[in-house]
Amino acid sequence: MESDSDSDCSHISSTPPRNPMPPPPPPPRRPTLPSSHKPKTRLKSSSSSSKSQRKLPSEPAEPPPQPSLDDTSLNPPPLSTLPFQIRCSSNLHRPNLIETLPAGYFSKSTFFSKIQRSSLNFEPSESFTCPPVSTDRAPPENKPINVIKKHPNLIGANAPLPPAKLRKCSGNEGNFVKLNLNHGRRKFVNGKGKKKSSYASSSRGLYRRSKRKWKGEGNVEMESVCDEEGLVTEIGQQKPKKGCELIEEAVLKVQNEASDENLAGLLNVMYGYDSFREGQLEAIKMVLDGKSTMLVLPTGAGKSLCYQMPAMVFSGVTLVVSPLVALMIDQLKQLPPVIQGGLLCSSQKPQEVSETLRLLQEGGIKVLFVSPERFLNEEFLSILSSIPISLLVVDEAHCISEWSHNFRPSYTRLRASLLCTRLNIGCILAMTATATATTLNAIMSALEIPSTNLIHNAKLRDNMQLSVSLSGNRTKDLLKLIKSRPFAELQSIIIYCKFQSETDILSRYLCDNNISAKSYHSSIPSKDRSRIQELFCSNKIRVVVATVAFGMGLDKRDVGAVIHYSMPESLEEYVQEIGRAGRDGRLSHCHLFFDDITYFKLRSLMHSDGVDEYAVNKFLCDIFSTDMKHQGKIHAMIKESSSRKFDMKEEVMLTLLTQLELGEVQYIRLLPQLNVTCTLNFYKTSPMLLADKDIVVSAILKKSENKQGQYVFDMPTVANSIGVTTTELSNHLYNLKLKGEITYEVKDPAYCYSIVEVPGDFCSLSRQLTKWLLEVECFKVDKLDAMFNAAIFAVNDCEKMQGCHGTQHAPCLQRKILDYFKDDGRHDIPRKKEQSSPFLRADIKVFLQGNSQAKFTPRAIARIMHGIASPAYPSTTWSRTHFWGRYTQIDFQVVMEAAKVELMNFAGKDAL
Ligand SMILES: Nc1ncnc2c1ncn2[C@@H]1O[C@H](COP(=O)(O)OP(=O)(O)OP(=O)(O)O)[C@@H](O)[C@H]1O
Repeated sequence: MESDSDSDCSHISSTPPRNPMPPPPPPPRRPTLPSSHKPKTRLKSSSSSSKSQRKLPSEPAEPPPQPSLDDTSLNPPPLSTLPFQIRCSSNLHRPNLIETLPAGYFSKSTFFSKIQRSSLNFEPSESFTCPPVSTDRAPPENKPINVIKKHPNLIGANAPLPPAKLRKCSGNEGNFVKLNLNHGRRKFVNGKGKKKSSYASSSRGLYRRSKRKWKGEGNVEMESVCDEEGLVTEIGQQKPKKGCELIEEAVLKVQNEASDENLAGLLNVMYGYDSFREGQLEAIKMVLDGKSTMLVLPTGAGKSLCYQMPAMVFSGVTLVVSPLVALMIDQLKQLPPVIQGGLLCSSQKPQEVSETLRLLQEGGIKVLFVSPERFLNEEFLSILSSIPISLLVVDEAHCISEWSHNFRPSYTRLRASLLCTRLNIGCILAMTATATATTLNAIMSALEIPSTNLIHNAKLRDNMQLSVSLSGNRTKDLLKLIKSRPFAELQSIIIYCKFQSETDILSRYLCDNNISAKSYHSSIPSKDRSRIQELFCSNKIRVVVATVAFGMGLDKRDVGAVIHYSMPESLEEYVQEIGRAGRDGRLSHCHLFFDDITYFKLRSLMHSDGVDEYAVNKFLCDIFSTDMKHQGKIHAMIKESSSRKFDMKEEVMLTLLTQLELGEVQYIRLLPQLNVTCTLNFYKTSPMLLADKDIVVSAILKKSENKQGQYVFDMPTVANSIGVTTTELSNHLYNLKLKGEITYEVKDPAYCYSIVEVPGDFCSLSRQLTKWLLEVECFKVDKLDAMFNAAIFAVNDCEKMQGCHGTQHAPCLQRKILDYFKDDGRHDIPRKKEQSSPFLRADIKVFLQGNSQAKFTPRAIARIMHGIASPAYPSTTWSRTHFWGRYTQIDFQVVMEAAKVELMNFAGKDAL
């Protein structure tokens, strides 16, 4: 079996045998906001605000590798080489850090007008125009855009006219209105859509004035014009008002009273939208009232706005935790220009990090995006604890739960206990698009969100036509599908595959058939990936053939179709991926191909994270092998070699380490990940002289090996010898490098930790951990089965009573999805796998005889029989055996049992 599937970061977690069925959320607790953080808002009961506290979710998926040290990222472009800088300019005014602002504060301090996102020099990728809703998606030249149909959950249904000040005026001048808040660095485009230049001429002639209507005070329709100075002239009034002044006023009104009317006013001046979408107003009001909130809205429903608006109103900082650097960059780019954003991630240089932290402390950042791994960093935590944080947003909150399809061990760090006590955060907004009831419970329990504070709209958009077919030849069927109506007429299509190799083969095949296509997966260099995404967004490529790595944060509104060439691993992933179609509200088409062979392959892969008790035991012995006097010191576990040694994926090791830290007993404290082996050269000053003045250099000389003039040392060893943290050591080395004293290189990424307590009983701890890991493994298999069952039901059992016809199964699939989110598909009958095979044991026996030189465990043999590579048994070596993947149709546990028996027989024979 191919082993190049892109990780979806969904690996086993270890949050303890904590609670396989997490407890219900605690009783409602009104979070206490420190008075200095809480906005003075009075909530006015609204007639329109929905009080519904529904109960189900739907959500997004996500990708890839971990190139950076403390952030799992989709190999984002190195920040220093990004086409824009993701920090605010340093000459920003200190934003409103105090609760009560003097009247006219904004005007006096010209906070808004002085906002210079000059260093945020990028072209907004987002289009600010929302086309009207149409049920058809014909080529634009053929069809006028008509509003034909509206539905409650229609993304873009309430598509507004672009607002005067903040939105695109039209066509080519698109960006200027947005950028004219970013005084100083405008990028303008000429008539052909090409950039004219930065700081292009300020000649008025270049910019068309945009006209729009909006409701002014007293609901009087007013007309405005905006020009390149960002002025909004209210016709009939004497003095023109700047857009930022309008926003100031709107913010002050909301601070004074968070009524529906005032919030709608702010929405209008900030975004140009006429109305809130379902769930938005309710969420914003809850947050403004200081209530921690769980928000479940479909993909593309506008969740970001639910923290952006409060961020404008709150006096303190809004912290947004996001799982991927690529996603953070995207969200930062999409912040309205009046909000100063910042980002902290591990691919930044130390000076970029300290500059961002400095700005944060000075109040120059209003919304800060961080990765969950940041919370490992003591320096960061202590800085955070000294600044007022009004709101913590947990984006993709399902990553907290090991029962979700996309668990991230580092998200388990985001627990109310840490956030409230250590960082004094009173209000949390958790957001996701897909979460089952179990996952929701886990999130709300971890973040202590009362069950009454759940806003839940799991309904799928009904502008998506869902079709499904069982395919005997997916490649042929795919081409046929793409060449037939309606797909033949669609401009933008995403095709999802499971394996990287599939995306390459398929995109070439489509190109050979005159369909412009590119493949996209996490092994493609990040620069090329960005380019492909750009080309797709600008309609220069019609089809992207991608793994799960494509799409998170993609806000291309006019994707006409999403085709699943490979079945997704869960209904969550399916919902997430089809959610990328039709974000403009127009009819879109989502087709799912499925077949038994792919299903069996995927089912095998669900076991690739599994571990045995003995391996967990070995792992624990290694962690705590250091003697007690090393408690409190920094220890490192090099990822690659340890992964091979324990035959455990790196993510699984991290899961176990996180569990050892955050489980019932804290055995270790995780520290930021690090490249631990350093090779250093001295340049300016001689090493001995430098060592006299520099304690770090002196320690390096003592603890390093001299290899042909180069000093090679272990970072934790040096840090321990002088009692500094590895971050401090890294920063010191970086400074010496800047001064021209040294050059150095680091390698061997490692997990770092210090020991808090050595477990008394290794055996029972490893038993407990293994049992829990096994439960998570089974849960993943169940998720895949639920996906397959839904597809099978549509094709075989749907009675086509409620609108299903031909391959079109939107009604029945929607029902299946909603049921699944309600109860995790527990009523689904698991797919029966063939029980055993008469040849299985005989084949295992032959395999063992043929590989008598190697050591195996039952799991290792079962993996080979299922064609699953593992760190100690890579596919490069083991896929050569003709037993590789031969038994994918036999249940994994059955193969493991057979392997156990044969291994015992084999060992017995050896012993004789
Ligand atoms: N009230 C509104 N009226 C019209 N458009 C809106 C409204 N709220 C948000 N939008 C637009 O909807 C689009 C999607 O918003 P956003 O990216 O916040 O969605 P999301 O829920 O975070 O999606 P995902 O789950 O895929 O990340 C954006 O282009 C945004 O400007």
